[in-house]
Amino acid sequence: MAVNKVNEDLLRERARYTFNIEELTNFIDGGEEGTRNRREVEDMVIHVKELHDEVPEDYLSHKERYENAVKKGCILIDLLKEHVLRHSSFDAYKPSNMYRVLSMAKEVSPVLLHMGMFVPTIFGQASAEQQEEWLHKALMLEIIGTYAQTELGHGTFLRGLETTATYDPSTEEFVLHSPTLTSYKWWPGGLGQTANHCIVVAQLYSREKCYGVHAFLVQIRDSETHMPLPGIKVGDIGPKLGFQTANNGFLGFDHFRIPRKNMLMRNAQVLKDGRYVKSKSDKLTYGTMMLVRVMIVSDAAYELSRAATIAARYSAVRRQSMPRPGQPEPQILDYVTQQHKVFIAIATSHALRLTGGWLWDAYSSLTHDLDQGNLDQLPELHALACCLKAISSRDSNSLVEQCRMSCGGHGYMSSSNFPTIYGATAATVTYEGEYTVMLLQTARYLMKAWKEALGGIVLTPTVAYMVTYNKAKPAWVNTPEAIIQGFHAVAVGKVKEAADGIEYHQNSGKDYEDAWNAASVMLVKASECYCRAIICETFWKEIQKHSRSMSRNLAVVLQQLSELYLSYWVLERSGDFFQVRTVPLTRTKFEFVSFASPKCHCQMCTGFVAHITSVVVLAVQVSIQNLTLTFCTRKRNEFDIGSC
Ligand SMILES: CC/C=C\C/C=C\C/C=C\C/C=C\C/C=C\CCCC(=O)SCCNC(=O)CCNC(=O)[C@H](O)C(C)(C)COP(=O)(O)OP(=O)(O)OC[C@H]1O[C@@H](n2cnc3c(N)ncnc32)[C@H](O)[C@@H]1OP(=O)(O)O
Ligand SMILES: Cc1cc2nc3c(=O)[nH]c(=O)nc-3n(C[C@H](O)[C@H](O)[C@H](O)COP(=O)(O)OP(=O)(O)OC[C@H]3O[C@@H](n4cnc5c(N)ncnc54)[C@H](O)[C@@H]3O)c2cc1C
Repeated sequence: MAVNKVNEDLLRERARYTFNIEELTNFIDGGEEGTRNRREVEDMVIHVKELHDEVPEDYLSHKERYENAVKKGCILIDLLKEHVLRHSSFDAYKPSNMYRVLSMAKEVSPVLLHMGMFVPTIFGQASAEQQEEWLHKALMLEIIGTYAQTELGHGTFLRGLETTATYDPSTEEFVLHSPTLTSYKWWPGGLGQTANHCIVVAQLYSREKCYGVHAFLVQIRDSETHMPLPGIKVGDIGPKLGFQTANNGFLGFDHFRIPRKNMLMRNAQVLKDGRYVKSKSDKLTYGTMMLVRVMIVSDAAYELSRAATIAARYSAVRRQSMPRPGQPEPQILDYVTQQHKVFIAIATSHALRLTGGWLWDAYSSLTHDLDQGNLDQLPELHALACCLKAISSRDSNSLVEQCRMSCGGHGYMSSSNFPTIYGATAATVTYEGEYTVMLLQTARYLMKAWKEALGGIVLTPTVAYMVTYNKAKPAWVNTPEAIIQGFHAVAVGKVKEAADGIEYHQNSGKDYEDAWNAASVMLVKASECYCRAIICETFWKEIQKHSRSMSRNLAVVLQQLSELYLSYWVLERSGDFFQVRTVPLTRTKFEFVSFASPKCHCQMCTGFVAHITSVVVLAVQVSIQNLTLTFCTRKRNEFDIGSC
């Protein structure tokens, strides 16, 4: 029987890495314990034969694919539970842990929403008594839930949701009702056939007054027969671009009654007599969305690292064309155009992973503050979660597609796994807050920050440079720190441009809403630039911080990887950089001028092209089959790729 022989090119490339593979493995896993955890789970998974498909899933019927996904989901959840119970330190909700386990099956799990939103909502929005009643059942999958917020008619505009929950004091119940077709819940994962409970987000009415959207825990299917309960209409919404086994469904209520105690009451409450007790902040109802947005940054990085691995490995083994007659066909990785496609994907997977970890730490700190009743950091974290979720998911999805294209026809095969990864990452650009809407949310925060900056008010950390910027004259040398300052200058410039745009439209007679809409393209751009500055700065600082405790060989490669990222994005946004003055920003006189003058002294402009072509690049490969983490380093002129 033919033994799978590893490709010679791959073996040769793998023999050339220049640093300790295990050291980088630990760095990526967040430490030696993270690597041990991951390998232990992978070891468990790789030996479960039921997780390996006999028939490609694309050849299965929708029903067979769903049943296959349920089977795998149950196996993986059991493995996760067993591992969590054995390792109390394994935080299933630390970015990528839970998702990474569930995504070891190729199909999106029909219980992803249970783990990813239903359980976290109980954690975050149920009272202590309610957690006592429901949390263990949910963690042990004795109840299977989803998060039913979006409706046929509204996904973004939460205040426009139509499902009602009207309190009846005579029976101490809420009556859930779908008054219109557009009020039907539409999209929740697992709702089609899997979930028997869900978190329902509905407009709360008591004593004929509406108190806005609140969350309720609702049983929708019989625990024994799994049939929909009376007054419940539920089913599958049908085929989609991807996520075919996420089991997205619809849900309608016909005057469906639930006990008062099923309103999640950690923040706001309705008393037995119908009196409403207000939450410290209405925004706390939105808590689960913030958590998922924070997780998406790390999960987008993880999905991108998978795509980059496939593309890097393929680029090492694929030989094509003959630039020199009579010579062997070169590996396509030797083409600089191929490097330009693949290496930024590798760099971005690291940038987003480190930024996702930084955001997770900020979120964890906020959660602690919220428990102490301190909401001060909530607005900034909301703004950060919005723009980082938007940009990370969009970058990840775009670069997954770029990786696919870099593999030619074979990238178009289902067996390449690119279609599955593309489908998963494409969804993240829309769900949990649509791309544009999220950037506009951040813009809302930036406009307030700009007004405070003009008033000299000290701002929160990620926008502090708006006030201090004009003291720190840009160095304008070709260094990473100067590039980061340049991104700050661009962000401030775009924020000011958008604020001036709103003011211009107001002065021309528009009210604020119309002026906001007229300037909204500039507002989105300002958020993008603010977010890009955060990713660049965080990536660079995280590498500097960790480099001090790692071997020099690894530190060098990671530092150059972060420099590649900075250089790439300056070149991508060179127009914005050309506009930025080399003199200190003055709030009243900030203006964009062109660097059209031939004698531009900015060393950045001339330095970049040289820089980006002389970079050593790191390709990271996580291969579950081999249970190893191997890496590739490549020097431009050596055209050698380390283990990959
Ligand atoms: C590649 C990886 C693949 C998979 C892994 C993915 C994830 C990780 C793992 C598990 C996750 C689980 C499952 C994944 C699969 C599918 C999940 C999908 C689930 C969903 O999509 S659930 C539905 C999500 N829906 C939304 O996100 C709705 C978006 N809309 C909104 O958030 C709001 O409507 C709005 C913010 C856009 C606008 O709100 P509004 O118009 O009502 O109000 P304002 O704009 O006036 O804002 C009011 C005020 O409140 C502040 N605010 C708003 N939102 C928040 C918040 N979340 N937190 C804090 N503060 C908030 C806002 O800033 C305003 O404040 P201000 O002071 O008045 O300015
Ligand atoms: C794969 C997948 C899984 C999902 N899972 C769930 C789930 O489990 N639970 C759940 O509740 N939901 C889920 N959703 C729904 C998802 O949260 C919504 O689709 C998302 O919030 C976007 O809302 P929408 O579809 O109504 O789009 P819309 O908000 O209608 O957006 C359509 C267009 O209008 C634009 N737009 C909207 N509002 C504004 C504005 N104020 N300013 C400028 N432009 C605007 C948007 O930018 C976009 O271009 C899922 C969606 C997908 C795709």
